[in-house]
Amino acid sequence: MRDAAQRGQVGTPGALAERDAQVFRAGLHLNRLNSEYEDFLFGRIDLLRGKDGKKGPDGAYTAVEPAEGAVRPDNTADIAETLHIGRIGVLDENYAPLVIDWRAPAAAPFYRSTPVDPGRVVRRRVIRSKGRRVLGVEDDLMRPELKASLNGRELPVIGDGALMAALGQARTHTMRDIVASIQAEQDQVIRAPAASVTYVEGGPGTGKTAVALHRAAYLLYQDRRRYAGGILIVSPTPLLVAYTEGVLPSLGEEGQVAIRALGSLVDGAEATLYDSPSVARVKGSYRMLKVLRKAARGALELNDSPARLRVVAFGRRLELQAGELERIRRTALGGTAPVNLLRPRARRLLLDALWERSGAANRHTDPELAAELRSSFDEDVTSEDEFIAFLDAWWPELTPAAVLDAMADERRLVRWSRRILDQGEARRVARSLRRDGWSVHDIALLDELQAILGTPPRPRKKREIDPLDQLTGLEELMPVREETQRERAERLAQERVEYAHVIVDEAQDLTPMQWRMVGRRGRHATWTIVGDPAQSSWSDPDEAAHARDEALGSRPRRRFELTVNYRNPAEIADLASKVLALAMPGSRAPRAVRSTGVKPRFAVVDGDLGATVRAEAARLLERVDGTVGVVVAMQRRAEARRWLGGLGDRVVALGSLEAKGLEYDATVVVSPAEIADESPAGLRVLYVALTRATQQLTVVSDGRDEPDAAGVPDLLRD
Ligand SMILES: Nc1ncnc2c1ncn2[C@@H]1O[C@H](COP(=O)(O)OP(=O)(O)OP(=O)(O)O)[C@@H](O)[C@H]1O
Repeated sequence: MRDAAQRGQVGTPGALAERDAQVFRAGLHLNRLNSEYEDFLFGRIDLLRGKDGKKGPDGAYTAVEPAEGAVRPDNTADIAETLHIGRIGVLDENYAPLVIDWRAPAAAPFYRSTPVDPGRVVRRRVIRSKGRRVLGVEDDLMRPELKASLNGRELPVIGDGALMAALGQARTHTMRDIVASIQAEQDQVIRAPAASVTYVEGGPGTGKTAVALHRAAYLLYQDRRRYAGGILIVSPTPLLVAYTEGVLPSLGEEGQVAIRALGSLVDGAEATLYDSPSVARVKGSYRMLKVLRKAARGALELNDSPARLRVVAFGRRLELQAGELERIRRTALGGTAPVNLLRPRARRLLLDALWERSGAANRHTDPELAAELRSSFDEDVTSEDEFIAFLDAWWPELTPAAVLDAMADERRLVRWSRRILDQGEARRVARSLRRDGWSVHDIALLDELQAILGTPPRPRKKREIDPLDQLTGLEELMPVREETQRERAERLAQERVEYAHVIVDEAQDLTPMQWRMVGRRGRHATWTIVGDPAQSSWSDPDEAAHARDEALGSRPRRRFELTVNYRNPAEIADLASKVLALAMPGSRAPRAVRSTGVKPRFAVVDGDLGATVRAEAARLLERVDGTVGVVVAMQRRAEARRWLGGLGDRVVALGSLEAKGLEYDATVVVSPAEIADESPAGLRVLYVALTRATQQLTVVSDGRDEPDAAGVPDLLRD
């Protein structure tokens, strides 16, 4: 490569450019190979001879099914092909595949093959390594009945299977990729075509988040030109963003995908607060759309909007009174155009009214002369300082933040929301807007207001001319170049708001207003939506589904269901299913793949709630190697953090809504009844809380949980 880069002459200028491009590409590839990937090579499949001898672009045979006679009548067979699967593809000096990229078609049998439908795969091997050291090997036999040999020797089998090994590992505060053990039903979602909408439902722990992240990596592999920098993953909380952020870099896709929490989707505004369930219910609902439209128009009258306009034109004093101004404002606001873009229209209407008032309209019958007179009248008025100052005060350029601030006034909001919200609702919303900072639900309102208000075009700034440029004559060229660069910057900024593919995680939680916000970012996008209605914390799932359908438009949908719970052992999944039956009668819980033999523990508060929770958390810290999560009702978050002080950073306290999507080796769920009573969706939120543990669960109850003699709270009894 160095030799190629240093060669000064390679024939034509075209060849030189091509050489540069190739050296650049090779450099990128080398960089990726040199970066330390944990588990760079993680898989191997040993395959039977295929039906035909065709090879794909990655150099592997393409046949999915074995050739006739590949398995002999006495159930013996020879391994005809061995493929190694890794994070990125590597070819040998003859362009034969040394390592196949996990996303390449030839790698699909590694994920798709199952004992029920093995295809050509005999043995699937997962290799765990660190740097150059192999730490362990786990084999799965796809055809356990077969005696297969490789180069005349029997194929050895090691370990209990990769999936079980991966699931049993202790958890840290960041998610790991699952590239070595993706299961067949998950692989179907990851490799589904990008077009239109891919819709995935599955219960807790079925790998929806993991699948969504791997799908982003797969789409980048399929069409890098289209998707690099153009994929948005929307996550419900900053905690889940932080938890999942490392997965794509571990797959070699650093910085290509934007993962944003719902509270950080609007540039320049970051949610730091939560609303009470009753306020969240109002702010998230469609009803807010009407309220915001009214508020955006009403906010024009704030800031001591002037009550009359006085100007001097053609030597005469002209005046418009409050009533007239009000009529003009109403006419200007007619229709649904963005409020900030209506200012020129309002200005014209003001000038019309002043012109009328001046009586000059009847001075000329000749239309040309009349038009000339009118234009000099307009010029006269609009150059007057009074007129300019009046317009700025009477039709100010509004920002979304200013309108939300205006809504913080209770009397005003009651007026703007008449017949839409009841007075109690309006008061509570106004009060919540007086706090210092934005809530998650405010962010969607800010985004909606931006659409309602619009951004007026900015006048172009003149570039200062450098005297040196004038001397060299460069000034002739510079403005042109600068202009196109600026336009390009604006276009890029615009494109960044709209994405080519939008992935929505925990989609069941988006409120109607949040769907509108996310929809604006993917108007021309293809979509992947993953969620579980049984975990929805939104009180009106039908309203949210309607908003989702509106955001997606008429795009056709491809539906998938994930049915296996990889997170919870059966003992925990069984307990959680009791709450599922109450929260969503008739819905099916996913099947847990493993069992630990450790039953959930029930502790009853004896006196001090905090002391009991702390003791239970400390007990679990001794029993698991990884993390412990303590889930409490939202209002107890601060208190719970104090309870756990000094126990170290393996343990965290979480509000029920913050637990979404996260997992811990062990969890303490504090007062199921309190969590269930918190909001109309409380039972579904409790279902989320109970399904976070990978090893052990302790439920702490107090009086309101009505525990029985064994400490089992009422909500968790049969
Ligand atoms: N094929 C797999 N191999 C190894 N681990 C897996 C596999 N699929 C899922 N997991 C693990 O199972 C756990 C649950 O996955 P994930 O968080 O993606 O589930 P989810 O469906 O999003 O859950 P929830 O709805 O509760 O948020 C994670 O630890 C994930 O790494």
